[in-house]
Amino acid sequence: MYLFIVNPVAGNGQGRKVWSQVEASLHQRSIPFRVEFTKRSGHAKEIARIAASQGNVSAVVAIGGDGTIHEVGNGLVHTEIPVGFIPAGSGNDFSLAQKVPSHPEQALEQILKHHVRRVDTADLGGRTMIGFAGIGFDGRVAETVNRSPMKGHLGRFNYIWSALQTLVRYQPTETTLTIDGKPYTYQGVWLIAINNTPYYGGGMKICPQAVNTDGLLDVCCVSNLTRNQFIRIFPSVFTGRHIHHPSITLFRGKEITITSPTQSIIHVDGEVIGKTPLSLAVQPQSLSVLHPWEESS
Ligand SMILES: Nc1ncnc2c1ncn2[C@@H]1O[C@H](COP(=O)(O)OP(=O)(O)OP(=O)(O)O)[C@@H](O)[C@H]1O
Repeated sequence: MYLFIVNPVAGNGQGRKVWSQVEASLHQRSIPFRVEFTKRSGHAKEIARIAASQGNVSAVVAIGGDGTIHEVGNGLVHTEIPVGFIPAGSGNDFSLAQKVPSHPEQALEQILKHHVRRVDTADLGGRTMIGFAGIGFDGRVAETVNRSPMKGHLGRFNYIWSALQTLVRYQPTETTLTIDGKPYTYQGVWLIAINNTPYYGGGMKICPQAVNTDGLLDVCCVSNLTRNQFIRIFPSVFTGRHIHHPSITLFRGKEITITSPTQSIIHVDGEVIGKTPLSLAVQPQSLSVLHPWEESS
């Protein structure tokens, strides 16, 4: 039996609307299901964890945005219960990377024809990163996005709007990345992104070559740019062409530590979790996800 975990407030109420379409479709097809609505932050993780321990669900489907996926993924990591996604948030970057259709009924269709694939996550010391993390400018943007009263109304444009607001004030800082034991120090670091999947920030292709089945984390470090240069290269992140700029350095590794003399804000899967220092270690093939059947066959 499928368990649907619905975040009714994701996408400023979009979660509830998407669920009513999915529910009608499930009834129409006579598919048995259970549904639980999240009541507070952290609740999706609790529901998923209990479902995994009881063993009476075959798959969990998260209806919400990246924050809901983060929580459900944290509840199911290191279990065999697969998770599927029906996007209803404002960013939906993980769904974008998994090529989940944005239309609820098409997304459901894909879930019903799924096969299961194990994907990598990363451990941050008790918390699990499912898709992506960001430090510095990105952390500040995530904070601005999550506080914005316009979040649910502007959708992806809210990330761009928040990025522009942050750009005016943000001060780049010295940062050291240690990748599998090797340290690299950069002056004037704007941001460091650590990704399992290419996208974050509502469709920005920050680590275009990231794959969540290779046992490695992709890292993109943006440093040594004036504010004007940063503004000029910013649009190229939507196509992934920013990686050719000399101020962009890419890394790949299994264990990553980030430190900075001035503390920088960190977000994980779009949720602000604190400030540097940060240590992550890849957890290869630690989460089962529902994938479209067509892709693998
Ligand atoms: N009933 C609830 N009331 C308030 N907050 C909730 C409730 N249920 C879940 N949440 C919280 O809502 C937050 C936002 O959820 P989510 O990230 O899925 O949507 P979004 O922010 O609209 O989408 P995205 O992250 O893709 O931009 C999460 O941090 C989650 O913990």
